[in-house]
Amino acid sequence: MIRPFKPPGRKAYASRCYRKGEIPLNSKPLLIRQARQLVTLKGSSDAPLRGKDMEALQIVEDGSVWIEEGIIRLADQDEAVLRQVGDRVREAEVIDATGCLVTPGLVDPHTHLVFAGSRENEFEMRLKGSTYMEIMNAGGGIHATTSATQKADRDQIFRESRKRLNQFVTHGVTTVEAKSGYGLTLEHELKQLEVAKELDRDHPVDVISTFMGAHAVPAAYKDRPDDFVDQVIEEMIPEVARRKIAEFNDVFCERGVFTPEQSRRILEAGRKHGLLPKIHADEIEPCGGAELAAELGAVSADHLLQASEEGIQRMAEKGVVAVLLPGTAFFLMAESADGRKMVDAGVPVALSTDCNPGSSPTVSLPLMMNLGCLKMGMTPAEVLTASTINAAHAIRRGHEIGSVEPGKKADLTIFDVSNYMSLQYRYGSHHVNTVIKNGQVVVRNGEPSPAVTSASY
Ligand SMILES: N=CN[C@@H](CCC(=O)O)C(=O)O
Ligand SMILES: [Zn+2]
Repeated sequence: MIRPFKPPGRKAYASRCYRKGEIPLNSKPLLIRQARQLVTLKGSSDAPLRGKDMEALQIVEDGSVWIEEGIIRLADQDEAVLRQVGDRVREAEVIDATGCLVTPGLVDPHTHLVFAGSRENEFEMRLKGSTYMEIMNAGGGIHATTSATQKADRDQIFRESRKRLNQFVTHGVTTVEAKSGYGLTLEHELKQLEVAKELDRDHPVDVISTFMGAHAVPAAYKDRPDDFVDQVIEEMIPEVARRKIAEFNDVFCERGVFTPEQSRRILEAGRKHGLLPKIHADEIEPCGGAELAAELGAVSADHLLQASEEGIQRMAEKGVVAVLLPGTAFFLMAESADGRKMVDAGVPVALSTDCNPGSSPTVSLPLMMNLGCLKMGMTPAEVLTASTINAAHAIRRGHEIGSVEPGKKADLTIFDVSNYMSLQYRYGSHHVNTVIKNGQVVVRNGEPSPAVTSASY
């Protein structure tokens, strides 16, 4: 039975033991003990790591973490933690991490989480020779998902998207960014963003919202795209900002979609309204997207398969995070972005799934790390940095997540491997054993807990 969508704030948590951000009154401290390797990445909260520093994982052997009220209080060698905790150890729930790898909870800084439907038919078309852009220009691609998402009610979109969020957390992900962009009208863009907000409230995983009204030019505006750009600027951005329903503003800057000039207008308009710029840049063809990101001081430029040398250099100078999406290149059967070159050039690099129904229908950030090594020449240490602290900086959350340090949110992932290199070496397998979000165990023995599986609806 489909239950009606309830707007935020009402009864939504009746079936949950706690609201997001609230700690149950009887909550015990949590002690994770004796990890073979505890990857802390400490000291990286102020700025993303670059160049050689991307390999500085700050590993503690025989590491333990003491958590109270959802916050990391101590992260050190087991002996040192036990000494400081003293008799209080008896109060704690203890998780034995002997032989395991403990990392910061993984962060996915680029997803199109909220949508309805799927596009496996297009996958088959591409396998038979059609290209991604041909399908889109013929009315499929982003347009097909827009039409499915416009037709779907909030409840359906919520349920489909929540399932994906459950899969994300079982893959070790504790925070995701989520873009709109399958609405393409004010009404339907707001619908997507409201569902994202509701998912954030309802689900243990944090969902950080990005407005992406400029994801495609709707068919009705095919011959007058500037009119649509005006609509995004004059109608959508001010209302999205007024409702405080997104933090970032993104645009698909690509030949046949939005030009660099249109993208600049949209991103500058967003900034005037407090929405921080992000950009889908140089994905299919080089078009100066990386240069534009640097010029605007964007928080991140994403994709970058075709970024120019000059663009990479300028991004390094401005500290724009490159969010690389190796799954998209893999799924579109294209050459990956040159992650190695970007790291060596001093660009702070992050990794993401780009989870979406067309170019990357996956939720596996661990697989993206594998591809980061195998297809982009990054090292196991670099891909871990790229999926934790640098990913956190790509969504302006470096101060609260992405490393294991006292004072940060207790978001951690425990992998059933003994060291960080093994996580990449044993590629394509599921190694997540336990996930802790805000100090609560949300995945145990690889299985999601009731807080994850029991939707409030
Ligand atoms: N390139 C633009 N947007 C998405 C794909 C969206 C879709 O195909 O539905 C991306 O980041 O790959
Ligand atoms: Zn995208």
